[in-house]
Amino acid sequence: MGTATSGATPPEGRVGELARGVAPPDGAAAREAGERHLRLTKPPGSLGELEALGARLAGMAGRCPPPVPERPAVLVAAGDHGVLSRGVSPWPQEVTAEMVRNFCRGGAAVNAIAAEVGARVLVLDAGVAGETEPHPLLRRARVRPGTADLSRGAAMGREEAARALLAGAEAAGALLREGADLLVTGDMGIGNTTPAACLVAAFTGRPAAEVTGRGTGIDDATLALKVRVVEEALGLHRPDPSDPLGTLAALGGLEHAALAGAMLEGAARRVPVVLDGVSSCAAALVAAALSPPAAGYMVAGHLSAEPGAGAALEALGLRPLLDLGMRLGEGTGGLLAVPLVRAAARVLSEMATFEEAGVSGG
Ligand SMILES: Cc1cc2ncn([C@H]3O[C@H](COP(=O)(O)O)[C@@H](O)[C@H]3O)c2cc1C
Ligand SMILES: O=C(O)c1cccnc1
Repeated sequence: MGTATSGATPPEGRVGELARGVAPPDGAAAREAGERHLRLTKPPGSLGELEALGARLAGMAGRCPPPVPERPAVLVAAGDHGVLSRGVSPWPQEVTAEMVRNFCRGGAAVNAIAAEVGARVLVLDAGVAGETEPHPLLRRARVRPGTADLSRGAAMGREEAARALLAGAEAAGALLREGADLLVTGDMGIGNTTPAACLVAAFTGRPAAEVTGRGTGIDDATLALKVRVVEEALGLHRPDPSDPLGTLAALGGLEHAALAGAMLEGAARRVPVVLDGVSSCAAALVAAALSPPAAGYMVAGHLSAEPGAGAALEALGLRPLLDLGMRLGEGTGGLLAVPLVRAAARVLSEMATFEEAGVSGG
């Protein structure tokens, strides 16, 4: 269980071990939660989506009532993207490293929202092009200084994709060892909504135009170019979704790889993983392709305005908890869903049954 760290096994083999370490959620515990919900002092079904979430949490934990997550953590994986040279984002590459510094100093949106929900922040440099400086909030595991341009060749090598994935799993494993009981995934990487769109198109089979969006807020002409770039990349690589690592290497980003690894690690340890925006959702498709039961541990925190996010969540069979028109990433939308996850678990452990409360009619 947990991170596959057997030294002699090559990275791709360790990814396979990690993926095989994910057991499906416990159906009996989930059913028990569904039955318990009927005995709690409320009309049946009146807590709506919270009831389904509570049952899912029981299945993930393998017990009913499920534990209430007390120590959430957000992992913000960062990487840069060669495809930025095609003009798919108006922001310069330097912003990725600059924002990593901002995360470490506590000045970003993710820091403010993490503080609000009481979450620990850990930043992972999975492949930032610029220099990142050592900091207690930063793990430096740069596999390469940004990807190559995915519209002209593979974004990265297969082994690099595996190593970035394992770096994410190791970062998540460290968080869990240090007490985290709920993981939120976040991303930082200028240009990363382009590889995210490529991954979503590759794994869902949807056309580029349906899953490519405005990212940080591009104009119509740039959006048309971005759709063309995604189409070109799909035409060049002809990705095979039954080869998730190959698809990731051809079209993804180092932060997407790392987040997929973090998701597998969380799932292997039966911990809920709350997804954020389009990059998290794209990484979730990779994780679920590597290990279908891993989707059972994912919670869709919110619906990003970026269209690829909704397409990915639909393919994963996940309904987002929030829809606030957010499109930032960093883990912000996922973090906002943490109180809902806690409430879904707490209801199952703290509400009285009709019998206990002496309320009639249950
Ligand atoms: C200052 C700043 C902070 C951010 N925090 C997250 N993103 C988000 O925007 C980027 C993706 O959008 P695109 O593909 O259009 O470049 C990623 O870095 C993502 O995390 C940011 C973007 C900027 C500019
Ligand atoms: O969905 C997201 O998280 C997102 C959307 C646009 C830009 N950056 C991130």
